[in-house]
Amino acid sequence: MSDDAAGGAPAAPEPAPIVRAEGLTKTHRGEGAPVHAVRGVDLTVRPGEFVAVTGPSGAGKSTLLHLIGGLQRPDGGRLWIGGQRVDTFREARWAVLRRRSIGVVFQFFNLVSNLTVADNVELPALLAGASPKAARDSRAELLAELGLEGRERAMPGELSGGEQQRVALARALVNHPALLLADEPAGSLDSKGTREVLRLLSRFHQRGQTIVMVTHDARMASAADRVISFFDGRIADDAQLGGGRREKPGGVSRVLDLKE
Ligand SMILES: Nc1ncnc2c1ncn2[C@@H]1O[C@H](COP(=O)(O)OP(=O)(O)OP(=O)(O)O)[C@@H](O)[C@H]1O
Repeated sequence: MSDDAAGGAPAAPEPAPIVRAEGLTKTHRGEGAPVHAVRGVDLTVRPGEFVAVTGPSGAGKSTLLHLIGGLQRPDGGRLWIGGQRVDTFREARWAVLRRRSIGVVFQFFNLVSNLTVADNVELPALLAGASPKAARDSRAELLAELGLEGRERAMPGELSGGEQQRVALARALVNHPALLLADEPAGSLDSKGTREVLRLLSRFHQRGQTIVMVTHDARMASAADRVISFFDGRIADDAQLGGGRREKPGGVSRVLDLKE
């Protein structure tokens, strides 16, 4: 009997997962023997989750993250972002999707070295169609939030590693992406920088940001609410770290609103 027939309120529909992968496969084919980096991965990430992907070097963690962000193409399997099938997308459609809905931070920040901090953060907003004023306002808000007020006119090379990673975070978050992907975001930082990145990721997560983070660092992983152990291209373990799933309306509606 349904809830309705029983007289109770109908169950709320499950929000679409932010990420859903089925049988995702990627083999790198270079000079030598092919490397089966991702071997048939099934994965669902729900709105508001903070998922850490850990595992030994070469396990395929970064490749998996790159597939989810459309930075590499799978050879097989299917992938949905916010309910939309994306593994068939060509680069131009991926670029639009990433701009609007997926923020990415890398170990080595990847800031544009000849643009100021302010321009690095505003650029993705402008590319996504924000007005110059809206881009400036979002940039100012984020830089203040990330403790970078007063550094707007600095060039990336004048900043510490920790500061550069905070600018990279601001750039990744400026379009309020439904999904934040982070590949070893503290991998090149000292312990102070690591703590800072961890604190900021946790804060954004508390506000509903969905995050998938690749990390070697057990302390980083322990900030997540779900830890996936990746081994030899497959998910070896998938553990919830208590606290359950968190859902915040912003993340859900944003991802369901994906339009091109
Ligand atoms: N572009 C590429 N061409 C060829 N082989 C690749 C390429 N990218 C990754 N690989 C290989 O695929 C395997 C998985 O690499 P990947 O970087 O995804 O692993 P990882 O778990 O993230 O490792 P690490 O923690 O060391 O970064 C490794 O054997 C790696 O050498």
